[in-house]
Amino acid sequence: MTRPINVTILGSGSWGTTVASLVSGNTPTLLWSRRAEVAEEITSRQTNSRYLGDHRLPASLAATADLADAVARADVLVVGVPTQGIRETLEAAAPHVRPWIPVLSLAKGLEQSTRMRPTDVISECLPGHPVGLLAGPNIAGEILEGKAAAAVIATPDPDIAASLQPLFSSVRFRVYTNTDVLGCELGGVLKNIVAIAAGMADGLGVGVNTSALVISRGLAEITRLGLAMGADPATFSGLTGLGDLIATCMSPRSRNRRVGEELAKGRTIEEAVEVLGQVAEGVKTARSVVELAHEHGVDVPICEEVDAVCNEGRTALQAYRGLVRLRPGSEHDAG
Ligand SMILES: NC(=O)C1=CN([C@@H]2O[C@H](COP(=O)(O)OP(=O)(O)OC[C@H]3O[C@@H](n4cnc5c(N)ncnc54)[C@H](O)[C@@H]3O)[C@@H](O)[C@H]2O)C=CC1
Ligand SMILES: O=C(CO)COP(=O)(O)O
Repeated sequence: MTRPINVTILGSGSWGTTVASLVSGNTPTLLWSRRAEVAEEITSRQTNSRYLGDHRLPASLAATADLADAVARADVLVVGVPTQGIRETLEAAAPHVRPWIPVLSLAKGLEQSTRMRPTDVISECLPGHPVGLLAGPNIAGEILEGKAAAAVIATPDPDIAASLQPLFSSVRFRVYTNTDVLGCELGGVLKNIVAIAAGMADGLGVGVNTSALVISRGLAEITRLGLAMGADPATFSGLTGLGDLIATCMSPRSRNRRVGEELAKGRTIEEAVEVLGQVAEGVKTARSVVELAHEHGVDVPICEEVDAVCNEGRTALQAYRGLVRLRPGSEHDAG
């Protein structure tokens, strides 16, 4: 008999814990938390009250604060810490990771200091490992409640994605595969910035037509930058592109959208992030995306307005007026 595959998930926030819950229904799963009291609460009381309220986690899910032990047991490693914490976490973990196990990212941001995507940071910290990601329209709270959803595992080697598929799948969580890691990752990164814009717009009381404008022109920006960087255009109409963009722009639970709503109430970006108390990757990623877009000669007016709000003190109303003033050209061109 072959032994089961051990999966370790790093990061016990809302998404890391949710993915760990899903995987624990299929195979032995260990969740690493940097806080010992969180690991203790998950193991002994089956709750993660800071991030998931009183939701009952599966009794089969074990947690630990011992990073070296957590990664040493892993046949598959899942990185669920926010983007800005990936390098620090993996540098500490690297000496204990077993050779050539696959590593999947859950993160949807760019590293601020390098503008690197999470999968590239992982490859730099863990050279030689097959690296991919799990992404899609996956608001953690809905998945915990058992509402149906779908995601994509993207790895360059389709056989690796196919071998990981059953570990993450359940009756209500359908997992597809894709080999376009760049496109799948960029979709998840960029939709967070558009969701801040969508939250600002809705917070200012715009109509559904305006929200649809933000989403569809946001998708045009994501697709333009993705194509310039070498992604497959078909990816952006799929789950990790349009799918995740719709979910994040529309869900009242989206942290990025909520940041936008708070900004529209007149809060500063610091206040909006403080009120949220959880990570909203778009806030720290907007500047990097704008810089990347300029480097590739790509026009990203929505991302530019969000960057100005996050980093230059522009208000939600000023950003809205800035976008309304844009002079439209052909729908398939810039702007
Ligand atoms: N929550 C969601 O619905 C989804 C989130 N994601 C992505 O998953 C990633 C993680 O997000 P969440 O779990 O939602 O965040 P969260 O804000 O709920 O939790 C973040 C967790 O990471 C830990 N952490 C923060 N900095 C750290 C560091 N430097 N080293 C180690 N641990 C650190 C925190 O203690 C906390 O446990 C993000 O990139 C997010 O965009 C992706 C899909 C869905
Ligand atoms: O990535 C997500 C949904 O797919 C979660 O979005 P937020 O980080 O905005 O909550």
